[in-house]
Amino acid sequence: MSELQDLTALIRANTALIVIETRDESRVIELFRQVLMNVWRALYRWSITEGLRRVDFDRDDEETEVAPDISNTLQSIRDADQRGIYLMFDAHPYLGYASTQRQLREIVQRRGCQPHVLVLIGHKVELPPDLESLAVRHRPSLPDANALLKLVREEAENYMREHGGRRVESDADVVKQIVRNLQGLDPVDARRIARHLIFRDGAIGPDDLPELAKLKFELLNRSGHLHYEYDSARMSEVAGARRIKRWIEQRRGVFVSGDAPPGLDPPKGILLLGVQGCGKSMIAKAVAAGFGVPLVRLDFGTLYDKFHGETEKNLRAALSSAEQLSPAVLWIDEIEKGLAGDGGDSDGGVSRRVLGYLLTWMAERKSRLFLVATANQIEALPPELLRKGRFDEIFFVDLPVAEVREELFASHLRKRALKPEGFDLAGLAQASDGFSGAEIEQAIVAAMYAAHAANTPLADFQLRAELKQTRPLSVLMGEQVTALREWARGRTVAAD
Ligand SMILES: Nc1ncnc2c1ncn2[C@@H]1O[C@H](COP(=O)(O)OP(=O)(O)OP(=O)(O)O)[C@@H](O)[C@H]1O
Repeated sequence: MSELQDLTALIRANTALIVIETRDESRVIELFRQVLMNVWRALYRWSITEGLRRVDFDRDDEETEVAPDISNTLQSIRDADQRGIYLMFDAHPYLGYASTQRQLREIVQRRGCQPHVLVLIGHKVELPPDLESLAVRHRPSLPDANALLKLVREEAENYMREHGGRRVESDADVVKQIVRNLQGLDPVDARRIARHLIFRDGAIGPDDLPELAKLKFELLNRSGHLHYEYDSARMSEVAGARRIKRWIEQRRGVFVSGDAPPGLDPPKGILLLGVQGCGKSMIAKAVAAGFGVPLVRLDFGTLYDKFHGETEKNLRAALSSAEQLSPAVLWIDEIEKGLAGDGGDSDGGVSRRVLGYLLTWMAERKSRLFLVATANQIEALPPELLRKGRFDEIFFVDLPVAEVREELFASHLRKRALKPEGFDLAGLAQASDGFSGAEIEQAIVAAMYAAHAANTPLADFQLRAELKQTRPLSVLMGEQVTALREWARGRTVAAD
């Protein structure tokens, strides 16, 4: 059913209270004017600044005699004989008083005669519970690709008009991607973003895509539980992890295009399990960069709320914001922290309900959101999460082998403008057995400081001295690391 048919059906069914969450006020008025072609009613709009005005299509904003305050307005609506549709813009903040609620309820439940229709419109309309139960929420339809393209073109024309006829340089592929990324936004927000992208430099080019991702994130992360990861990494910078790299590369085309070949499902997500400091976070960043989409991180820890039901509500809000950002990569860091492994009721069942919601969401979601979950501790991970089919694959990111440690030395030296050829990489790799990538990086940094303090160029012996002084985590927490590796064998796929 079209939106117009939907609204017409609601009015014909004598629905007396409708809620519409939108910022596009002029579109709502236009829609209701069209509804009047099917069902005749007087149409009014009200706002605290302008009061009540009649706005039927044959009249142009005719002022009424009623004082603009909500109580007078509701009184006059209640007493009006002629059936009307009343579009009430931003009225909900005034509905906190018991007397106003009563007035509104009397209009909605008007006995003995045909009811008026009250339509509460605002960006976010929250109603007291008894009014909510009387209301029908209508979701305005969002602009489709054609409407969005039209809107981008209009803003390009506006730019031209306001800049003495200067044309907007545009890259057709980028325009397509912009249109795809604006989907899911209401027309007011979509236009505001398109206008910003065009007006900031008079062009539509590849540098608009990260800006668009950032603006969309700021707009949609209303729950505040998601973090936009500005930091990026390239797969080529990750030492080792060859299987993950191949796995991602093979699925990149399908994810980017959104079209899975017959018989295949689009890639949905991976779990990276492994020893701390071996590059799991880096891989999450590199997956997003490789797919060419933004990376948003969800910290499970911040979702927890002591009030009943609030944690699940927070998770639902965060996942729904993340879906609206799609195509994107959603990184759930330290997923084990939000999910108790025993599945018991020690926390009032919160983690069990969170797990249940997360599993259902993972199974049912249709959006182009690729999930990368990372975890360090398996004891805390509930077995249901690890069952086949939950993630496309579970990778184990182990401590780097000698060959990968050489790669790590080379790439981190290069990153600091040092030439790897000047170092005994094989010897350093041997001396760093049991070190994680993060620990190798730290050893390089510490050795560089030692060299700087001694006023000498960095040399092998300084690196070796740092390695010797460091007790890596694999030694400090030897038992846990061994247990993790044993557990991973046979249950996960080695990342390298
Ligand atoms: N495989 C790797 N290749 C290149 N650099 C690495 C690698 N592993 C670790 N590093 C370096 O160590 C830093 C920390 O690693 P990262 O945060 O990705 O590890 P992690 O496995 O996510 O650790 P944690 O579980 O503690 O969050 C990285 O930013 C990177 O500089």
